[in-house]
Amino acid sequence: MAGPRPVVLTGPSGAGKSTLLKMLMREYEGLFGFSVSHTTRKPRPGEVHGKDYHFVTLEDMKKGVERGDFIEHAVFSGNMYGTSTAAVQAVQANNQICILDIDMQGVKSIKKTRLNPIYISIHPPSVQILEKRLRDRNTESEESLQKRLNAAIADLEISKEPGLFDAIIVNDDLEEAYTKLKGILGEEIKQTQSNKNS
Ligand SMILES: Nc1ncnc2c1ncn2[C@@H]1O[C@H](COP(=O)(O)OP(=O)(O)OP(=O)(O)O)[C@@H](O)[C@H]1O
Ligand SMILES: Nc1nc2c(ncn2[C@@H]2O[C@H](COP(=O)(O)O)[C@@H](O)[C@H]2O)c(=O)[nH]1
Repeated sequence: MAGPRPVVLTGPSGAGKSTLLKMLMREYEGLFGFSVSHTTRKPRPGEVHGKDYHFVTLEDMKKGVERGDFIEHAVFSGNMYGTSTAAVQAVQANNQICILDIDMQGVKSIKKTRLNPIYISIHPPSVQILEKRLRDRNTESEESLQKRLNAAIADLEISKEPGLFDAIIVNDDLEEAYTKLKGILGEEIKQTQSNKNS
């Protein structure tokens, strides 16, 4: 796939991936494009079909997987999620930096492809703070929250694997985390800006 190098943002649910990627997309309008994943989970209030996710039935998701529509897919907290080839191509066709917000299973799958993204993991300062952020976000049932915390503990352990990520950012102070993220992506941002202007 041609175009600027994509960026994979991963990390526990509630670590702040969406918050940070929305900041990037706001500051660098038109430079980044979000890879809109498919999911079988129900939309949250305010989420828009086709913008935040393609919200689909389990049956349709499974059909898509069978057709080979997805470059990766995973079950997370009882729902299916997946990145379609079309979602990434739609961003790359605009010469934008494609941002994928995916879980650790997705990272492992993407590593087996030729996508060659920059891998960044966003970590919470602690599991206790993560739990508080997830509870305060008020989007999860108690069951979903516990599944997400269990996945977080396992994924934070896996994150210790040397070389898995290009960078790990601890999202304690949001502005500091954002500054670090921009620093890591600085070269890619500069290159894409100059290509757009030439
Ligand atoms: N540095 C921070 N300090 C305090 N609260 C934060 C910080 N970063 C994000 N938050 C808040 O924590 C909550 C979780 O953030 P966000 O939804 O961005 O996480 P996420 O990693 O995208 O989660 P998910 O994987 O479930 O989509 C949100 O309510 C957000 O406003
Ligand atoms: N492997 C994939 N993981 C994905 C994808 N889209 C989102 N996600 C991850 O799922 C969890 C939960 O997301 P939420 O929106 O229900 O809170 C989170 O870690 C996302 O990063 C995907 O296409 N593939």
